[in-house]
Amino acid sequence: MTSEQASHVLAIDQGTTSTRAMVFDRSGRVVAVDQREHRQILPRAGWVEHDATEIWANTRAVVGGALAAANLNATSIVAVGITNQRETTVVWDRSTGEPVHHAIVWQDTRTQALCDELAGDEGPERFKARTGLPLATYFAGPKVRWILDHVEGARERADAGELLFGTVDTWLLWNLTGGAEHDGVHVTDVTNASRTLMMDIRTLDWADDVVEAMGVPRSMLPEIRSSSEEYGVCHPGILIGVPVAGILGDQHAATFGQACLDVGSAKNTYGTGNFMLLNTGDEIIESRHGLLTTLCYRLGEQPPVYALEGSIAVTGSLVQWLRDNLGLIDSAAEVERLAATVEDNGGAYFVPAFSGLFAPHWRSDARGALVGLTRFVNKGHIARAALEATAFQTREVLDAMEADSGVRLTELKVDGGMVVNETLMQFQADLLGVDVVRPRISETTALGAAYAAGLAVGYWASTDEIRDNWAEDRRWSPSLDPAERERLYRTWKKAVERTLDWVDDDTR
Ligand SMILES: Nc1ncnc2c1ncn2[C@@H]1O[C@H](COP(=O)(O)OP(=O)(O)O)[C@@H](O)[C@H]1O
Ligand SMILES: O=P(O)(O)OC[C@H](O)CO
Repeated sequence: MTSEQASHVLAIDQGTTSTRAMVFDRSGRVVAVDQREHRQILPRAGWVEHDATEIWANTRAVVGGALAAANLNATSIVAVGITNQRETTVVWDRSTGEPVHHAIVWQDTRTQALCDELAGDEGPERFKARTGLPLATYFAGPKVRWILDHVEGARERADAGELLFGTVDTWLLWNLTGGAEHDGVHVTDVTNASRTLMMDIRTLDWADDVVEAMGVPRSMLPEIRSSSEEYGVCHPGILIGVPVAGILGDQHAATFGQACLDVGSAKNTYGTGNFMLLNTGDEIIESRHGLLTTLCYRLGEQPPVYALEGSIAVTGSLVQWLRDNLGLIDSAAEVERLAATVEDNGGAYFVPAFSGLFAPHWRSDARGALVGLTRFVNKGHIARAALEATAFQTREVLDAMEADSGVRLTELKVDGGMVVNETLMQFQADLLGVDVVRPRISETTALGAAYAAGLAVGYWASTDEIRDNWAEDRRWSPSLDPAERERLYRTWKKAVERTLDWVDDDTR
């Protein structure tokens, strides 16, 4: 198939709450989309699982739906790109394709004791210089180990070479390229591998000693490749014959889709959680302020591009929590109307440390708190405090990023489900003291994966086309008095202090 015959690129965006398939044309425009939510399985406090089989079924369904909506078939698709929720861990049997356990999701905190044990005397930074990451429940390695330790017979089957591990990209690629029946391709890309706590960020290969310490057999691990190359061809089903040619973890894909291709450019994605990535080029910056060192992307044989990342576990999911757990609003969009019923937060601060605190704190002993309450506070203030929590957490991450990199951001590119919220975006600009800029094509995650795939097969000639396709939609500029901005931020920091040291033997 050549790019003359084929006219479009398809991206699969497998996220925490849903799976989307999107068809793009050469200008980066979304031609068609289909989306399906999957079950959030919450067996007990702190545990979050997905059914990987359901995710694969949803992927097939949305690919079919998007192609039908675009009135296209496989012969019109030049390449497929995959982008995915990162860290979420699947272990399956290579001869049946059956997962041995539900996928353990990135938000899941069940591996806390294991992480403490692995940290030992050296502490949570034990593998940081090698992998770029602190030992934390967030990452995939400890999740694999948990499955091997807790699923009956899994350790023996893994040692016998019967089980495979993959993050969701690998699970989907293996199934798309033939699965158990046709020897699916068992590969991941550098960005996803950089979230396992098992990849050496310099050699871009598995760090044997770390893998061994993690207690994971090497035979389970996928081969690590670049983010943009032909990994294999779709075997059975509706995409038959189409090459899968791009893989990027979702936050890396959004960075690429936002055309953050120059050193010092950054984006912040506002979804279930928030993830800010700063392109640091060929420089591997070891954070001293609570950020992660990660791969930004690697295009084929070109040198890898690195990034600093600030990951925040709970932002948009706090809005969902107001809706689903408190019934305060009927839809996520309603939070803005409710917040607009008050002038400010009324003194209330909401620190959503539901999974502990991620960047820049990395405190698994923290739990959520709503502080500053008086009889004056009403539900409007709580809605406002919930929105402000996203902006305050982002300020913490931006401060850390500037301190680590020496880069002073002059504007921040934003994307994700929350950036339709004007109140939040204005407050964000106020609190950061820099412009916040939203692109015209807001589906940057899927777009980034499409670009990676399209570049590999020559559909797009170079990254210059990515730059040319990026266009500004809306800009928010700071208008808050700087003294007031700092007062609010100081108070937020006080609220964060109140959430620490909560988990102990009495509250575990
Ligand atoms: N108008 C809104 N105001 C605030 N938050 C919103 C709004 N609309 C959606 N959200 C939040 O955005 C998140 C969904 O964003 P999305 O980028 O689709 O997430 P993900 O890719 O993580 O599944 C949800 O957590 C939802 O609560
Ligand atoms: O699926 P999202 O958009 O919530 O992203 C999840 C992140 O990749 C977790 O690291």
